[in-house]
Amino acid sequence: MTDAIDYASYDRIRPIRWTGDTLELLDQRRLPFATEYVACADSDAVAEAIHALAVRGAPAIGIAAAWGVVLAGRAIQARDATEAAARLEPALRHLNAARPTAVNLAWALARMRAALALAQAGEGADWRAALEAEARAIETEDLAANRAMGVLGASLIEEGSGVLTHCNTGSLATAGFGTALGVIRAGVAQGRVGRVYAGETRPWNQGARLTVWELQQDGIDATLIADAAASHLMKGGEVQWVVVGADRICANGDVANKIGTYQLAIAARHHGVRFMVVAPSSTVDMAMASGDLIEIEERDPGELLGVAGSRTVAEGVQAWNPVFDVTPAELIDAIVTEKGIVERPHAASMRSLFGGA
Ligand SMILES: CSC[C@@H](O)[C@@H](O)C(=O)COP(=O)(O)O
Repeated sequence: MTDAIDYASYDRIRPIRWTGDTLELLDQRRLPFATEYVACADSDAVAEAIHALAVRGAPAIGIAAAWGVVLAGRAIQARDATEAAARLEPALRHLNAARPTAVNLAWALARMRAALALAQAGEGADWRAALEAEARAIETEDLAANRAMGVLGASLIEEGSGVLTHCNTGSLATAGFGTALGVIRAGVAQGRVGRVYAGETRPWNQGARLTVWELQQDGIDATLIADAAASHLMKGGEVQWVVVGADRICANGDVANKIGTYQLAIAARHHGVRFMVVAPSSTVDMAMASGDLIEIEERDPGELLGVAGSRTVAEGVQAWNPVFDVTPAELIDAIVTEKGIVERPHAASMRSLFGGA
C-alpha cells in the first residue's frame, strides 16, 4: 500500500473554464459521446446552464454561479462597490433560483456579496477585480478541499475493499478530483479500494454517463450496475463501503443527495456495509436544523418517460420526479470534509467541527 497521490494525473477533465471574458462549461448533457463546451457570455446564460444541467454537481454549480457574478459585473455601470452591490442583486437572485437543493450555490453567492462588501470598505477599490479574485478563490479552494478529503476519506477504508458510489461526484461535479470520487481515486492509488461499482443513477444517468466515463479516463476499472442491483451486490459481500457526495448537510447530520442515496443507506445498514458521505464544508448548512426542512428539487417528469429523447412509457402516464432525497444522520457512518471527519454524526458532533449555535 502506498500513500503518495500524483494529483496532476487527475487533471484531464476541466468542467469550468474562465477565458478572461467568457465562462466555458463542459456540456454534461452531451457526455460521454461529445466533449463540447457551452460558452456563457452573461450571467443569465450561466443561470440557464445550471438549471438545464449543462453544469451540475453541488460544488460545480457554486463555482459556475460565482463566475456568473463576474460576468454580471461586466455588464453594469457603477460608480463604486456600493452601487454595484445594489445593481448586481437581481443577477445574484436569478443565479440563486437556478436550482434549490445544493447549498453550495447560495454559499458561493454569499461569498461574492461579501467580497463586494469588502470592496465597499476599501476606498477606490476595484470591485470588478475583487469579484474575479473571489470566484478564482472559490474554485481553487474547492480543488484543495477535494484533494484533502480524498486522502482523509480513503484512510477509513481497509486495503482491498469494494466500494459502491452513486451519481457523479468527480472532476465533472467540482473544481477537480472530486468528493466521493476523490476518495475512490485516492483509495485506488493507495491500494485501499480494490473494486469500484457505480450505480446508473436513473433517471438522468449521472453514474452511467459520467462516473464510469470519468474513471475510464484515469484507467480505473469500474463496474456499472443498475440502481436496483445495489442490495443484491451488498448481500454478496462485494462492497464494504458506499461512498457518496452531498448537496446539503444539515446541523443534525442529515444529508441531502441524489435521489436513490437514501435507499442505498438503508440497504447498507441492513447488510453491515458502511456508509460515507464526502463533501467540502461549503456543503454544510449549520443554519438548517434537519433534513425535513430542505427544499427537494422536482424536475420535469418527462425525464422518466423516455430515454435519449425516445419515449419508452405509454402516452398519458403520469410520473413524479424528485431528484434528491434525505438520508437521516443515524444511517451515516462518516461525514468527511476538508475540516475533518465526523463519525456517526449528530447535532453535537457536527457543532464541534463546524461551530454554530
Ligand atoms: C460532488 S457532487 C455532490 C452532489 O452534488 C451529487 O452527488 C449530486 O447529487 C448531483 O446532483 P445533480 O442533479 O447531478 O447536480
